[in-house]
Amino acid sequence: MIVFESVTKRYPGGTVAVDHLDLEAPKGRITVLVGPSGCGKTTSLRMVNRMVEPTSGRVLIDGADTAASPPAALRRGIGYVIQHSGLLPHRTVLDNIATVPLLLGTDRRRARSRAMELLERVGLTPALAKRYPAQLSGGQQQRVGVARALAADPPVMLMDEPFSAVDPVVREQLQNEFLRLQEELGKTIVFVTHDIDEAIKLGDRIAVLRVGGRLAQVASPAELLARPVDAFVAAFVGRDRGYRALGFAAVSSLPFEREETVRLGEALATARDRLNGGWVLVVDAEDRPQGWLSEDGARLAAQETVTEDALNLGGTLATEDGSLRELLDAALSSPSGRGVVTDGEGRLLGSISPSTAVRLIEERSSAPAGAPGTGEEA
Ligand SMILES: Nc1ncnc2c1ncn2[C@@H]1O[C@H](COP(=O)(O)OP(=O)(O)OP(=O)(O)O)[C@@H](O)[C@H]1O
Repeated sequence: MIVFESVTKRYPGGTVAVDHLDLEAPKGRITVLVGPSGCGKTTSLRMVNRMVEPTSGRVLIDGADTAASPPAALRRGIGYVIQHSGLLPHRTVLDNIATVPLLLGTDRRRARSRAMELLERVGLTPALAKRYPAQLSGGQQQRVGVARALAADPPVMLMDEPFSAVDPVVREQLQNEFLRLQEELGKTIVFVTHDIDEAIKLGDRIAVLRVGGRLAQVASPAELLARPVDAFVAAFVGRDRGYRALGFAAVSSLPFEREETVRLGEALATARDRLNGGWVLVVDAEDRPQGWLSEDGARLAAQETVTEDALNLGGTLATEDGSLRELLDAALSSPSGRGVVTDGEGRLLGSISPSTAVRLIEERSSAPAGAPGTGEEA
């Protein structure tokens, strides 16, 4: 666990970047620091590995005052990932990843074979190992940055806007892979972002800071959305927080309805017979939904069987143990007006209408406070 104990940083010139910060970042979890530009996020992060020294107060890691460890020794146990990956331009990807183990005296062969493992672990092909950073895309560079920070297997990771410099699609991929990796690795992570959506998606705990480096609120994502402490946090968390909060409300015992289907490859005549409200759901041989076929699609199709190119791919899928947000989104985005619900393996369970989704939401909001899915989870 990382503990900030009344930590203040006043830069020469008098700017108070961080003001009496008290905060705990629990072991094995992701703690996100979020807030507007200049609220002291980066400064707080850098006080953990002593790139910035506190003016007063203490930062403790597992009970030990960081001020008592020489910075070099301290940083051996702390991975650091920054926005523009910070890779060394004249070293290959593999050597970049192996930098810290080599500095720590690991022999070259072992360091490189471990670097190869990490390369794959962060979702990159081994073929990239011999390239130089400039020969990679922004998203690939960020993955290499993460692999490099993991190379010495540090228990603590500090991440400063690591996914901000890439486009939204790549950012989402990186976030998903990061969450998957963290599930395996269980590092103690402090993650800085100015993006509240990213904070909500990644954080186990979120600390919202205000300009002047004062802590406004620390809470789980669900708690932050449900109960912002003041107008500043409410405004920062955003106007559609009610909708976002649905993302934390799990659905139990979904009242989905049976949905008539047709398989890819079956006769179009069969598809036409099964149209319901002008649409029929098309599944593959394992009953996994592939898309919707419309009345027009069935009439105008070039072939006599149901093929993929005739399908409308609109509509997100909800899973039976997913959230109310997922369910509502599936219902609202479906071209047929019926949201598709699948099991964990992606097989069809049935469909649900927007009005049923709304009824479930209403039932939830009238449930007594403290009911499952409404408050801070374990
Ligand atoms: N080396 C420095 N010398 C003087 N002032 C600094 C220094 N570094 C940061 N500051 C000031 O401290 C305050 C907090 O900066 P910090 O970089 O920690 O904020 P931040 O929340 O990470 O901002 P951003 O989201 O814009 O990166 C700002 O007012 C900044 O101008």
